[in-house]
Amino acid sequence: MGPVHTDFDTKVLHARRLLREGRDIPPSLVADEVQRSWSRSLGHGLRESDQILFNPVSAAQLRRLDETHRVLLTHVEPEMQRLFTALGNARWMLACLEARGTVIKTLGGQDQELRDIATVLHPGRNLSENVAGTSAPGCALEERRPVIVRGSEHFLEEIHMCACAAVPIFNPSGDLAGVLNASRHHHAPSIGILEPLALTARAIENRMVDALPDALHLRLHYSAELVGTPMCGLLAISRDGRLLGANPLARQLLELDLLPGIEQCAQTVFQCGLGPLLDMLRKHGRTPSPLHCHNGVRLHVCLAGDAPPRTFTTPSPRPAAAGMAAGAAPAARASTPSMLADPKLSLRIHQAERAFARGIPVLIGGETGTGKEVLAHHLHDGGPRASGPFVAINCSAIPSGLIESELFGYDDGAFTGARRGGMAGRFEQANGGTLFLDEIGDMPLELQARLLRVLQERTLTRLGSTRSIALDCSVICATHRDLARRVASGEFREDLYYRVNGLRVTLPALRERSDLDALIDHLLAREAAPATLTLSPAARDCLRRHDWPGNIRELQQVLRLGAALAEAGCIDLVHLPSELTGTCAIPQAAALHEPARHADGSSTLQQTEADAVLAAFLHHNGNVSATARALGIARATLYRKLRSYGLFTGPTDA
Ligand SMILES: Nc1ncnc2c1ncn2[C@@H]1O[C@H](COP(=O)(O)OP(=O)(O)OP(=O)(O)O)[C@@H](O)[C@H]1O
Repeated sequence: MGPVHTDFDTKVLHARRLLREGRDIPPSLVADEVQRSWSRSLGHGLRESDQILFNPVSAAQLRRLDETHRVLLTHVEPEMQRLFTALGNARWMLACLEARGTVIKTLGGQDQELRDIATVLHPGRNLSENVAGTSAPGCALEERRPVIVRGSEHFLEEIHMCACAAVPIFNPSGDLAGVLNASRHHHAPSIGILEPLALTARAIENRMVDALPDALHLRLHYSAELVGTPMCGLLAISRDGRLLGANPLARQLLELDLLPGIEQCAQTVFQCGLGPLLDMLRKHGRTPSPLHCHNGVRLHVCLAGDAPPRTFTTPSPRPAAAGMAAGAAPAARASTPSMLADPKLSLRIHQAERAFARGIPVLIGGETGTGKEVLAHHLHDGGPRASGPFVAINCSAIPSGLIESELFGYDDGAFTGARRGGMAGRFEQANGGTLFLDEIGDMPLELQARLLRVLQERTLTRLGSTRSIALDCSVICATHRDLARRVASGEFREDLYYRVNGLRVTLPALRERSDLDALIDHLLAREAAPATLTLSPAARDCLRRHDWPGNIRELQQVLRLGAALAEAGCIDLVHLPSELTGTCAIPQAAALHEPARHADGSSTLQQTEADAVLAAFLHHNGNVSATARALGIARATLYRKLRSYGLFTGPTDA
């Protein structure tokens, strides 16, 4: 690094001194995100003098990286190339890193002036914070937002010559797909790259959504003029009205994170329901039309491509008009194989299907994340009103003062702050389909009487209105509470309890299910699609042993993480969260090495070493640098050992 002569360098070096002395760093010295990243780097056991620029990556490792990230690269390469060309001779080196921090694509590394930068951004090198400390790509992956890191802001002295800007890339499910990074020498004038970099990341995200097959592609924005520009929201909807993917702007505009799960129904997102949405799209095609969304916001929406084919779910015919009534034969049932592999559960679900088809109310019980909403949707899909909307409302997630208007709707001027023109409540939105009342046990007592009346009379009156509206919808309720006990304690009306509890299905906790393996495979295939992924025997064993307090939702998150971190198409123990491996890796690792023990049970030297290495590795939460330091061996040696124990399949990062 050259001599320190700028105000910036003086401030950063002062801040580093304070960091070394364990003192507070005033925010005027370095940006908050850099300070947080420094703290994380220290937490990973890194030292400023650590070196990462050795240990070249083999051609085989590079090939494997290319294969594993082929799909992402198809979207990244053309946009990176476009940016590179646009930057002309501005001398930036561009790199794309996958979600775990490994460089998978670079451009500009042949430039003689950027030779040392190219060594840092070498394909195959891991620049995640736990390996390389503070760097723009590592920090952007952690913070999930654009970051600039210059000169001595980098934690490792070895990379102080770089000035880097990085922007995260999100996949259509809203998860991190990777990060796009631009680097040059720290002494070069100003950075001015963030905006083109962000635009390129957006273009990559948009490509990923547009590439989702067999989907209806929508464009949306507050402003009709911006619909169809690169600045608008993109949404892909499946034939049965589920959201297949969205770009970050659509997620933000539609506040998708407020909705439960990632498989929200299009009719939960748009107040009108899927049928009217398809009607509108067929009528207006690529001309933006206003639509109200679940959060009350009005967006302009249009088609990105051709009109939705007739094979997409058709507009909801009202059962009466379609000559269908409650009790008619169920429609073709959507297959949910993962739900039916447990024989006891499967029997109960078949009973629920038959009861629901005959208009008997089904009450679903079970801990959070056991799939109550998935089962409700499954019943709807096979029920008499399958062609109508499925509308879900979580009674515990809405402030008690708002539940009444949410459920029953209101008329123009019903109360201060009411939307002009009034609003249809969830009951009305579900007319012709199914209303799913989640966490019914949390419904305030005073509203229970009103709900009971609506269920019995099958009519409702909006708040502030005298007009009664006929209702024809199925209702499914769910709760994680013991409703009978709530009845006994006077917190739940007995008459309502009998009205909603025609047949009760209690979904077992994941730790009690006999079909855990089938469920793992099902979810893994879903997470990996369109690629395929396997689980190493050690990782599968670890998943079997875990207690799963969060049930299927937790399992799904763990597999999603595993899928993001997996190397060479296989999720191994090191790709699972330390909360899981911490409880099961040692017995599993010991099992892996069982043959190395003597017949009398005493350990061989090799086994003792393996146990010590694994114990240190787990103690340091899987942090390779810290483990290697604690053991007094090189990181490359540690990787070699971990690989020989079957605990690491990826390329060496350092
Ligand atoms: N049988 C299943 N097959 C595949 N995925 C499932 C299944 N059941 C649940 N899931 C997944 O698990 C997550 C939680 O499911 P769901 O929202 O239905 O649970 P829940 O019991 O309603 O949770 P909560 O009580 O917190 O509302 C969802 O992301 C869903 O996709």
